[in-house]
Amino acid sequence: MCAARHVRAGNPFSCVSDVTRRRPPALDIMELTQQMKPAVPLLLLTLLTVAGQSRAQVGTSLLDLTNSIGSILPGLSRPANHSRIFYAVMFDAGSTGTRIHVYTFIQRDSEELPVLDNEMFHSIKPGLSAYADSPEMAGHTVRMLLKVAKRTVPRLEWKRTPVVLRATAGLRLLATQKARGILDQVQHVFDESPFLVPDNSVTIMNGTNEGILAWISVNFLTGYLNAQSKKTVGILDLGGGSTQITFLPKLRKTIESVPITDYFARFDFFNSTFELYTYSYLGNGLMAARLATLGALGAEGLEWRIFKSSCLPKKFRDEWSFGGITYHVSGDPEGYTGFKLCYQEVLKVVKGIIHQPYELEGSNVFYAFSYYFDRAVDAGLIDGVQGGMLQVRDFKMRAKEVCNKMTKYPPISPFLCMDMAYITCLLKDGFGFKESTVLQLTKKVNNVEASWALGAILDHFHNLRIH
Ligand SMILES: Nc1ccn([C@@H]2O[C@H](COP(=O)(O)OP(=O)(O)O)[C@@H](O)[C@H]2O)c(=O)n1
Repeated sequence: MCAARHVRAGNPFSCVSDVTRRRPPALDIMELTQQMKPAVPLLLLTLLTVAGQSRAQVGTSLLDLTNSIGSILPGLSRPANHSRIFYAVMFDAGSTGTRIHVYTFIQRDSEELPVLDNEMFHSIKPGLSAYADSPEMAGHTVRMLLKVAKRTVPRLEWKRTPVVLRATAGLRLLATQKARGILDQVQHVFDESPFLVPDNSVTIMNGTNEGILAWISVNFLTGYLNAQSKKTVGILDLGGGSTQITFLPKLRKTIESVPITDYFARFDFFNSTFELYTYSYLGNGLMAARLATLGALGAEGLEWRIFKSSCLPKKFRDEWSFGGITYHVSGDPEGYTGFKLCYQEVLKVVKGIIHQPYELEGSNVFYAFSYYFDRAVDAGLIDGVQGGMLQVRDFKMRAKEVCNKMTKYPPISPFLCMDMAYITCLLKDGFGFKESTVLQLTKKVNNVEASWALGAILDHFHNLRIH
């Protein structure tokens, strides 16, 4: 029987009522979360500038963007105060959930610059990859979320409002045919919707773009992409299936010391070209790492098997699902548990896989979000609304505490020891952060989700030519 406590603990994966493989999970309306952002106008296009640009250059860039938006959205609405409002809808089809971001932009009259007025955000679990064998359910998920767009965007604007969906690790990890089936269903739902459906509106995004676009979102929202700022921040994104690291290197040696050129990406951003260190590790997201730690990766056809780990409480035994597959998992009743043993297990998922950039320390500040944030909240390290600063050693200390006192934690979250140990290992032995490195744990910046979605909409309106 599905344990409600797991749902309350924010862990939908440990809660499945039967063992049927690839049974399409029911769409749980209660999982639909809504976050209406207060209309605190955010400087949007005023921030769309880069370090070193003059104000004159900035003006030109902004006009460029305004023109390109105007060409996509002809005849924007014009309220009484002569402001023009326009909307854009971005779907994030992640491995653990599907989210809709409805952005409202304001283009003030003549000289004034457009601003991002607010973001409407909803999410539904599970992710679309759970519907590999019932793609019509993927279409249904998107149809449900589109209702949010219909409620947010005035009817008269629907046909001018672009809808775009980008899928990440969940669909990347699926067989091509299955992923295609899901994308086709989504495309069908878009096509029959009243919104503007641009070319390539439904695609799987590559990992490089995921990292770059998240970097753009966070640096844009924090104001670091404005003309005065000489500084940028790095991003650490821990998804369910993949994890991304992206930052602007300052030392030539960082560029020279990578094994292959895939670790760098260039893009144009309003008259400047940025070259970032970026990499997406498919299979190193938190849920995929759980699978690998349990030895359950590629366990197709082994549904009868019980996957054990010393990272789980000894007496724990349950079913756990990821990507539409349900696994039997348990602690090791005869064996030992504890931080040291668990760390050895998670180290295997990281060792020899994650590249350590030459330059990580120094002036690079990193914003860490998604599961870094969620699990830090679950572990009581930060406040779920405020977020906060943590040292890498804070993850390690809490991992030790959780793993060595498992009887205290299992009712709340049986995977907390494994997750905290993995996050510690990924940061320390993976990327090579020092224990004293301070990370900024963030869910939202200026009330907008810290995610690649905003960067992706900017890319949609103004091709950043990421390569
Ligand atoms: N807008 C978003 C998107 C994802 N997330 C978090 O990101 C984590 C998983 O990301 P994901 O399902 O997109 O995973 P990937 O497909 O990127 O690997 C979960 O902890 C989500 O709650 C978030 O907090 N806000």
